[in-house]
Amino acid sequence: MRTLNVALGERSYPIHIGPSLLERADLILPHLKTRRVAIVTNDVVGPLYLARLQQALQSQGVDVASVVLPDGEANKDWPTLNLIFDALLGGRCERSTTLIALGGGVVGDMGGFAAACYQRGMPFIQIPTTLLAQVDSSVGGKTAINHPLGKNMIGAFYQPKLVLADTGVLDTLPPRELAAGVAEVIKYGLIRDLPFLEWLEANLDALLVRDPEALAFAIERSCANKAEVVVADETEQGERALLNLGHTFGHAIETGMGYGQWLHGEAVAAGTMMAAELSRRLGWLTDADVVRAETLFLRAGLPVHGPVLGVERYLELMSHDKKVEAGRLRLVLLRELGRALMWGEASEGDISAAIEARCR
Ligand SMILES: NC(=O)c1ccc[n+]([C@@H]2O[C@H](COP(=O)([O-])OP(=O)(O)OC[C@H]3O[C@@H](n4cnc5c(N)ncnc54)[C@H](O)[C@@H]3O)[C@@H](O)[C@H]2O)c1
Ligand SMILES: O=C(O)C(=O)C[C@@H](O)[C@H](O)[C@H](O)COP(=O)(O)O
Ligand SMILES: [Zn+2]
Repeated sequence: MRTLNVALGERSYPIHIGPSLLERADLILPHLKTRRVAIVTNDVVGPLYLARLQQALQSQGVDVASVVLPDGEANKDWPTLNLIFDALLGGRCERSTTLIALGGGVVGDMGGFAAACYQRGMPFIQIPTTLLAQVDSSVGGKTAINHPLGKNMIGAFYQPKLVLADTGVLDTLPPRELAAGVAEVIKYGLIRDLPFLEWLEANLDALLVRDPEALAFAIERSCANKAEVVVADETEQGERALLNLGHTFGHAIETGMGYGQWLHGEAVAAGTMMAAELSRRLGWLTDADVVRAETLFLRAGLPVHGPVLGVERYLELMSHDKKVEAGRLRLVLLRELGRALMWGEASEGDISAAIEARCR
């Protein structure tokens, strides 16, 4: 097992990464306030893993309630969030009960948001079951639901008490979902970790066939990168926004296509290529740099072009981005491979041209 620490003072928490952690109630117990938990999962992950976690906890005398949500990004919304509150209230959960989110990023984001709101805040634990959730969404405390006008528009910063990433559960993850997680892994290399990007170029095939060592290394390195950024800028006043590479374009794709049509990681891959193309137009990336990024995404089976929504529609959707300040679009771009920056000076013409060049 590998362990990292997210050092946020009294809100610090460990991230444990390794096989067979679902059964490790001993890792969970020290983080419970009382011996009561409410597990939030969905109708895909629940049948696979809920019983294992439930039994491990019950065998240690923990009282376990659970709620099984309908699967999918299209359900990351108010009505589904309310199902969590209904279950918490119906089950007489207390403020001291710990909510455990068992699932991918959708369950983690919604479970975390419910925990932030329920009785104004109950403790919560992330047990991420997708690669994307293990490398990104379970760490850092961004929680949210979507709105028809934009991704993650209603939410809160709310840190978990513990992240338990059982790498064994990735065995059942569909290949398309694994690839979506790889998009966020590549992101860390592009924004701040060139040696990791080089490692990915050498080891991507091992990662895609789920070699346990490659997976554990990629998860640990991704979480280490994310934890460093979160510790430096927990509520995204500055540096944390760099974790948004490709997301302004990507969120426009997800919202514009209808939530769930494009996976988040797929939209991030195509969006990152739009950001790379704009960076090339600004003279920061070379043609060869763009090809390097594109090659990695293509090898992972990820899209490197967005859908044809029309440039005007992209710009309209992007105008809702959370990084917009005083009406000005600010984008995360690449000054070079391994170094991202926030840029608010790109002209609409250049942004439009980059989108156009990367739509198909
Ligand atoms: N909070 C953050 O910092 C952050 C970061 C990145 C992404 N996100 C959010 O995360 C979401 C995407 O997360 P995701 O890619 O995990 O999608 P997801 O949660 O929809 O999971 C993908 C699919 O895999 C299924 N699944 C999960 N674990 C499985 C397993 N072990 N075996 C088989 N199937 C399994 C799910 O039920 C779902 O059908 C988006 O809503 C995105 O906005 C949040
Ligand atoms: O943790 C962050 O900060 C990120 O930006 C991680 C992203 O991968 C993630 O998709 C996040 O939810 C996007 O944030 P948002 O603030 O643009 O919704
Ligand atoms: Zn993301």
